[in-house]
This record gives sequence, structure tokens and C-alpha cells, in this order.
Amino acid sequence: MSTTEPTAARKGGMSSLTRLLPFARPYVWQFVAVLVLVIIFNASTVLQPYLVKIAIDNDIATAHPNYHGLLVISLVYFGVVVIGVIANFVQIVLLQNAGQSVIRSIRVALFQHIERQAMRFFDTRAIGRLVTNVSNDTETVSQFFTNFFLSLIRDGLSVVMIVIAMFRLNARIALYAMLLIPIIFAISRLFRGRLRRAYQTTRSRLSTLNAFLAENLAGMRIIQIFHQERRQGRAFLELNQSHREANVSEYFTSVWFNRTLELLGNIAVAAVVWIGGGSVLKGAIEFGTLYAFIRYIQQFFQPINSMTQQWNTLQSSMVAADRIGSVLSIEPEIQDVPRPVSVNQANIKGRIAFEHVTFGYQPDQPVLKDIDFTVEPGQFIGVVGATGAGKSSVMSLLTRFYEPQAGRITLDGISIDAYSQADLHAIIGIVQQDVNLFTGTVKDNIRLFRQDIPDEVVRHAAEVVGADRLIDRLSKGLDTPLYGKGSNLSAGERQLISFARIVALDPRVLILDEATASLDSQTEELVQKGLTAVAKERTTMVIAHRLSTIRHADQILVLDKGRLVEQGTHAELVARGGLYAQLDADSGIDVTRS
Ligand SMILES: Nc1ncnc2c1ncn2[C@@H]1O[C@H](COP(=O)(O)OP(=O)(O)OP(=O)(O)O)[C@@H](O)[C@H]1O
Repeated sequence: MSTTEPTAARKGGMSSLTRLLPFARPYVWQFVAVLVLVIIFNASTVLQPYLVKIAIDNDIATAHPNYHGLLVISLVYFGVVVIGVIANFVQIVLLQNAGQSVIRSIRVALFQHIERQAMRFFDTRAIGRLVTNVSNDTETVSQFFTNFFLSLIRDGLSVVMIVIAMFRLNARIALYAMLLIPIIFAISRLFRGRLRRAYQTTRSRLSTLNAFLAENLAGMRIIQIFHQERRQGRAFLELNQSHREANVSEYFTSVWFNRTLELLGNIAVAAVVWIGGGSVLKGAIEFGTLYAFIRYIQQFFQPINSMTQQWNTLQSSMVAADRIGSVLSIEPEIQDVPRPVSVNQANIKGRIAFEHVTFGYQPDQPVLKDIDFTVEPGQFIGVVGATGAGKSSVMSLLTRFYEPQAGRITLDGISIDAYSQADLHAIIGIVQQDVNLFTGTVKDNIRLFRQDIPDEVVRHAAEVVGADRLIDRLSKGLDTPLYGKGSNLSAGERQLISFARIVALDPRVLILDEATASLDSQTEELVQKGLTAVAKERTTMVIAHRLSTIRHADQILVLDKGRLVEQGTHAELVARGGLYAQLDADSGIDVTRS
């Protein structure tokens, strides 16, 4: 959170908070029950001084002390306290349960919403920021549903009940007490801005500290290799120092505020003792009434203090709700058509056609221009071209991660837009150079947590790509846990897992995006053999830096600056003497660097 939150964000925050209210709908009865329990608890608190007053006036400070009446009042007092404690306990449990359930729903909805976004969404956003949205911002909003909501009803009701009780006891002293309200209001106003600024500064410095920590932990290897430990240590110290100062200052402001209210409370008690004591001496009011007044004045400050503190909660919840709302309001750029074609995986042939496709990540800067080619079912296609020629972009369009500005892409003669994205992604499988592994076991990563894929299939997939030797070496075989992104494996080993994954998931169309780059030549040969066997039954498109990988392809597409400049078999293209032939002359060399 920045130190100066934009006013617009705060203004929009209230409506963002209201937009999150539907998440609370399933728990409305729990909130109603909380309300009832809060009333019971408050009534118990307000009743206690009144019962003591009755005991003093009727049974103690009277000419005829009444022991029996005292016992009855004591028992009633005890009963009232017990009811209050039970009501308070159940209310806290119910409210926390409802509040946390609301947050769980918001978090899941937010995550699922982010999952549905097209790639452009992720291109333009820092992942760290989205993580903050899903974890911290939802946490902050949860305080609205628990602390703020509770304070509003509990403390608001307390104040009202105490005021009523005071007026019922003695209207004159109650009116004097009401003089406190504008004073409390002025003090709260004075501190409100300071408290908010102090709170926001602490939050902002904490998030800077977290970002620094996350970045440095992820880049520890670079820090150590370049001897930056001391410098980063000093930078971390400075961040912690500024966080410490902000925290102390926040605490200081809050203590100042509380103590000022406490002082005012004590001055008010002294005034009541003076005014009320005088009335007792004159016999205008009873001693018990004075006692009750003193207790009410003390009780009066607690809810007001608490409500003022909740002002911060409301402010931060509004900012957080606004940030959540701004993500939730982004409609996924790429959506399924209302009635996608129904797909039977077994009947998919895997014929792919690009029809005059033009595409740019920025619409006015095309990176693919008028791309037109057809891949017949079961063909093995190589795609080559220099760095930035557009090879990966072709694959991103085929998987519908992005949509072309012009032209059409079809699968088995049907535009890929007509398929649901879930079906399309089940038909087309991709292996990239950067392998993404998830926290879980080797098996989880091969079958991508799909429990319907049996162990035998996973093992067979590993054997096909030669990953079985690796797995046999691991301490627990397929059940070996992989740490953060598979850091306990080498780059090549991670790649083998991703090859096994594609075999296990069995897509009809296979895309290998420079996938064998991390493998040594011996392992690559093994993987190639396995993949050739797998590729036989399906359409395969391979982006290759090394021409040897695609020499035997049925067709090779040569891209140059976003255009498809040549197309044919290796022999045809070499004979043609164009760009491919030039690349081939450097055969064995990484063609992107040629
Ligand atoms: N997500 C993106 N947002 C904006 N521009 C992008 C994005 N991805 C790629 N580009 C640009 O599009 C062009 C084509 O990139 P692409 O990744 O398709 O090339 P490539 O042939 O696969 O390159 P390489 O061999 O280096 O992987 C490049 O100019 C690149 O800078």
C-alpha cells in the first residue's frame, strides 16, 4: 500500500466493498445470529452496573439491610455475567467462521478468475502484485467482515444502550455526560488522519520489505556468486530500520490516542463524582445511581475507542477491496463461444491450418504477417527461424493463448475459436524449454495431479522418454518430492519429466518449443527416439534451434521477421538455396545465433 493512497481508490473502495457483499450472502443467518448474540452480550454488560445500583440502594445503603435481597441480586448478577460470557463466546466463533468462509470464497473466486485470463493479462502484470491481491488483500478485506462489522454493531449498540441507561437513571447528569460526545469526536478527528497515515506507512514499508525478501531469496545464487551478501544485508537492514520506525510511530500515535481518551474518561469520572456526589449529598439522587453513572462513563469510552480504531480497518479494507475489484472486473480477453463444438478426443485427426494469419502483441506492431500453411494429420513439422522470428508466437496462437488480428486457425477444418479452451488444451500439448514443475511428487508432476491417470501409465510415459533411469535413481522413485520448481533436479532432468508429462497426458497434437535444448546429446538422442515413437500417432510441431532435430520432418516452415518465407522438406529447401540452405550450411550450430 502506498503512503498516499489515491483518493479515487478510496472513493471507489466503498463500492468495491459493497460489490464483495454477495460473497457474504450464504452466511447471512450466521451474521444475524451474531447480531442477536451481540445484543444479548451488550445487554448483559449494561445490566451489570444497574444490578449493583439496585443492590446498593435497596439492600445495602438503606436503613434496613436486606440480606436475602442481596443474595438474589448477586445470583442474578452471576447469571447475567454467565449469559454474557456464553453469548460473547458463541458470537466470536460464529463471526470468525462466517468471516473466514467469506474470505475463502473471495480468494477462490479471485484465483479462478485469474486462471481464466488470457496470456496478455499476465504479460502486463507483475506476478508479485497478483500474489498480494490473492493473499494479503483478501486478508485485509476479511477484517471488514470480522473486526469492522463486529465493532459497528457491538460498539454502536453499546453506546446507544449506555446512553439510554444513563438517561433512565438521571436525565440531568446524562445531559452533562453528553457534552463528552463532541469532545470525543474532536479528539478522534484529530487522530484519525494521523492513525491512517501511520498505518499506511507501516503497510507500505512492510510490502517493500516483503518484495525485497522474495526477490533476494529467489536470486540468492546470483547474490552469492557476485559477492553481494553484505550489500544486500545492508539494504535489508535499512528497509527493516524504516519499517521499525514506521511501526514505532504507528504504535506511538495509537498509544497517544488511547491515553488521551483515557485521560478524558478519568476527567469525566471526576466531573461525575463532583456533580453526582453533590446531588447525593443533597439527597437528589441515591448513592447507587452515582456508582452506576461512574461505571457507565467508564464503559462509554471503550466502544468509542474501538470504533475509532476500526476507521483504519475500513480504510484499508476499502483500498484492498478496490484492488480485488479491479482484478475481478477484468473480463477474460479470450472466452469460449456459448456453445462450443462437442469433442471426442479419439476422433480428432489433428489437421492444422493457418489461413492468412496476422498477429501482434500490440495490434499495430505485427510479429506474424500473413502466415498461411497446412499440417496434415500425423505429420511431423519443423519450425525454424532466427531469434524473434515469431516461432513461439505461432504456437501461442495455435493454443489460443492470444488471438490473431486477421486470418483464421483451424483444427480438423473447424476454427479453434469454436472449441472450448479446455478441449483445445486437452487436444494440444506443449513442452517448452522453461519447464514448470509444481510442488508435489515426480508422479504428481508427470500426470499433473490427475488422479485418473494410473501409475502404470505414468511409469510407461517415463520409460518412453527414457526418464525411468532418472526416476529409478531417485530415493523414492515416482514418489520423490520435488522442491520449489524442481530445484532438486538438473535442467535436463526437469525437461525429461515434462516429456513424460506430455506422453502421459496423451494430446492429439504435440508442440515441442525448443524443448531438447537442455539435454546432452546422448539423452537428447534417447528422448528423440521416444518422441519419434510418440509422434507417429499424432501431429507434431517442433521449434528447433538445431536443424538436426527436424532434418527428417515431413515439412519445415522457415520464418523470417514474422513472415513464412520458405516451406518444404529438408531436401527441397536445401535445393532451393534460400534462407534454410544458408542455415543448413551452419548445420550443428545454434541457428538462432547464425
Ligand atoms: N508476450 C509478448 N509481448 C510482447 N511482445 C512479445 C511477446 N512475446 C514475444 N514478443 C515479441 O514478438 C516477437 C516474436 O517473438 P517469438 O517469441 O515468437 O520469437 P521466436 O522466433 O520464438 O524467438 P526465440 O527463438 O528467441 O524464442 C519478438 O519480437 C518478441 O520480442
